[in-house]
Amino acid sequence: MMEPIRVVVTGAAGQIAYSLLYIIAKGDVFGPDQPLILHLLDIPPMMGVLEGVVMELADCAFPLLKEVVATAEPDVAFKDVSSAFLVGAMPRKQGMERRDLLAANVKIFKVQGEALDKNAKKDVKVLVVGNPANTNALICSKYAPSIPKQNFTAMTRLDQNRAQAQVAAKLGVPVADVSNVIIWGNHSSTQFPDASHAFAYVNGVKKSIPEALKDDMWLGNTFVESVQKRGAAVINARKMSSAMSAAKAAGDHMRNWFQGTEVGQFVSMGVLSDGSYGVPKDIVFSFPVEIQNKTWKIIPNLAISDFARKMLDTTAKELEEERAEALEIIGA
Ligand SMILES: NC(=O)C1=CN([C@@H]2O[C@H](COP(=O)(O)OP(=O)(O)OC[C@H]3O[C@@H](n4cnc5c(N)ncnc54)[C@H](O)[C@@H]3O)[C@@H](O)[C@H]2O)C=CC1
Ligand SMILES: O=C([O-])CC(=O)C(=O)O
Repeated sequence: MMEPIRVVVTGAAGQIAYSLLYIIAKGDVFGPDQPLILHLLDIPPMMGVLEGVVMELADCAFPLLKEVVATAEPDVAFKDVSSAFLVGAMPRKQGMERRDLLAANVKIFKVQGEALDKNAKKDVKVLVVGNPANTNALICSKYAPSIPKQNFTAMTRLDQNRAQAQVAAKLGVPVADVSNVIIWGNHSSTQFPDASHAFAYVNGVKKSIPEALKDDMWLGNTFVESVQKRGAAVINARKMSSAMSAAKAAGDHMRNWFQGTEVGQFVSMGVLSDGSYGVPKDIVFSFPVEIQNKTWKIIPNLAISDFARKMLDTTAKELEEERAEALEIIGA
């Protein structure tokens, strides 16, 4: 039997966590043989609700779940964790951009960065889900200097999954037959969903997406805009932001990080820019990556069209502006 690993989920009494905890505890993220100790963090007024979540986790009788620690203390929540899902933050409401959440949320990620630095394993893998996710991840890593910068990532996997689903629907093929759609940049309405390097199996034949679709107008306009605005469309319909799909995406992101990607498969993750593709350094920017031995690597040498260049520059500029705002808010 493998030794249990400690996994923390913040915002554990909230709506994303309600779906995510099930996915993790069932073994879909860390594998069917990996026992787990779940650490659940929320704020003091939510401890009653969290108690109910703890009861339900017990009632699920998950064989892999060895222990649950529910707390409002970051030092307890982050103690010895190998994986951290930072979900706890205010969600946006109808009519807001995710960036409007900076003032409310960025301070949370400073405190949690400090708590990770002090308590977590030094190889902890951190996924920031709380919005604005890219800039929150940047701030979190700044306050955890003893943990390598590569261990902090932001979630754009939901955008990737949305984009993959939309391309599959347009082509009329199963979603699993579409691969390597890329999300570049910010998890915001400036992100660039890019299917120019993606491919699909159509009637058993592997084809590039532009070749299979033969509709560059759709790929450069409707597709880009509908992925950029999908989160807002869900909020308009549900009056609450995406939760089930966000939880699924968080599980996908961490599963690939721990268990690797398939040969030739790209996944998109917000990571600290190293200047690849002419993107400024010191912002958390979503790139296509491949993962082996729990280490991600940006896919190099993809062709960037003039259109793509403009889209990358626009989303990078927004991230630089968010960084300046965030640093001002936390007084750094
Ligand atoms: N990156 C992405 O693709 C997505 C990001 N999100 C973001 O995820 C975040 C969470 O969304 P939901 O679960 O729907 O919100 P929610 O409001 O249902 O739950 C958030 C939970 O976080 C808790 N919380 C607040 N401050 C905290 C702190 N300092 N420490 C620990 N817990 C804290 C709240 O008490 C609440 O229980 C939001 O910021 C939302 O915008 C949502 C969907 C997709
Ligand atoms: O749109 C929102 O505010 C929630 C979110 O990040 C998403 O659904 O992608």
